[in-house]
Amino acid sequence: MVRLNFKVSNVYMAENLADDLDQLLNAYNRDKVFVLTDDNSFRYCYPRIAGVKGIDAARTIVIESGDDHKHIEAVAKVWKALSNGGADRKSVLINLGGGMPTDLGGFAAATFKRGIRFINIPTTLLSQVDASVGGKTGINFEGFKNEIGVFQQADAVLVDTQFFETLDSDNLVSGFAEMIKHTLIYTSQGWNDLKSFDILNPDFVRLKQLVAESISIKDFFVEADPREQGIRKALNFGHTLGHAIESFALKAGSPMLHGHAVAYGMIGELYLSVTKLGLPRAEADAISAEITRVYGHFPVLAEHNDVIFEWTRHDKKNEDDRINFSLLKAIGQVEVNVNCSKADILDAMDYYRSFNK
Ligand SMILES: NC(=O)c1ccc[n+]([C@@H]2O[C@H](COP(=O)([O-])OP(=O)(O)OC[C@H]3O[C@@H](n4cnc5c(N)ncnc54)[C@H](O)[C@@H]3O)[C@@H](O)[C@H]2O)c1
Ligand SMILES: O=C(O)C(=O)C[C@@H](O)[C@H](O)[C@H](O)COP(=O)(O)O
Ligand SMILES: [Zn+2]
Repeated sequence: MVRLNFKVSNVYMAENLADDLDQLLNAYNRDKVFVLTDDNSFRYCYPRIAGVKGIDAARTIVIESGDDHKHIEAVAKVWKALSNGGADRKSVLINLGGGMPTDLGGFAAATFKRGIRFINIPTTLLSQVDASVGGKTGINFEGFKNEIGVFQQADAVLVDTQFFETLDSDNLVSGFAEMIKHTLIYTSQGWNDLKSFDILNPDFVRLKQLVAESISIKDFFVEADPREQGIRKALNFGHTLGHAIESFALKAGSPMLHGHAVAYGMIGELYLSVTKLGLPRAEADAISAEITRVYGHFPVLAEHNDVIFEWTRHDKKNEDDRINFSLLKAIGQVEVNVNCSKADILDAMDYYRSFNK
């Protein structure tokens, strides 16, 4: 395995998953190893690590898949399994799956006996480039995304793009949205490269390189500000409206993948970048058209404006009842804590709707 040269996140690109995991676990002063999966990662991904010394089927914890199961009851199931299995401070939890199990498992590990170590083995594109790295752990609560959680870095993150062999196209496309976000906040050249990559018909060799580059961008912001006091908020570009649309869709009974919600949120926030920070309108239009080509359009009617606005009022970046966005001054130049009024936000939703073609 190859260790990426980061200070805060301990990320390895796998060369032979089972051998690499064996090597990682051997280096630990540890006792029991527990593995958390969801239904799908148990079926498709667990067999690839089942034979590793120290991995024992009896200590595998399987939760239901999907973001609607990223809740406190599932955390309680993990805590119970750790407790019944005799986990102690020398135990290690391996979170094997997408961002749902890595967020939830990280939170369960960080809180069990005030914290045991955990290793993330991310199995979706989204979790490899984003969710498994950087230490944000947590669960949804009362419909609000990641409302409960703690910052706790994984002890190690082991990335293997071979997991994409069983991942469906929708989930690849979802993860690609966070890669788009990373390039837009960091580098105009990166955006030029990424927009010519066809995620609907991917070249997996090239994708592996892009994954490593995208993780590096995430790490750049995490390292600068691990607990999101300032510049890390850049990683939330697209998320104020994105999380509002995601929560709205879930409540309306049409749950959507997180990356799709972020893609739609980026369209609205590109518009706010134009009106608040002077991003050229032609650039916002071109990026929004490209996003719409890949992600289609999820309808949010004008009559739902107030509901969307209400969700944005719960965003974690808000302060003193002001709604703060992370927006673009230019492609590759991000500004955080940009305050937007209700009228600004409703205009952004009108712009979002104008892409419903
Ligand atoms: N902590 C962070 O910094 C951060 C960053 C971005 C997103 N997130 C969170 O991550 C979650 C989204 O992550 P996600 O998109 O990975 O979703 P996910 O974990 O729900 O996985 C998506 C689907 O793919 C399945 N799956 C996973 N790996 C597979 C594989 N290799 N083959 C076949 N199926 C597989 C899962 O079972 C699930 O059905 C959201 O909860 C989001 O809020 C967190
Ligand atoms: O790592 C970060 O910081 C991010 O904001 C990454 C986001 O892609 C991710 O969706 C994160 O979970 C959002 O966090 P939240 O604090 O807005 O809940
Ligand atoms: Zn996200």
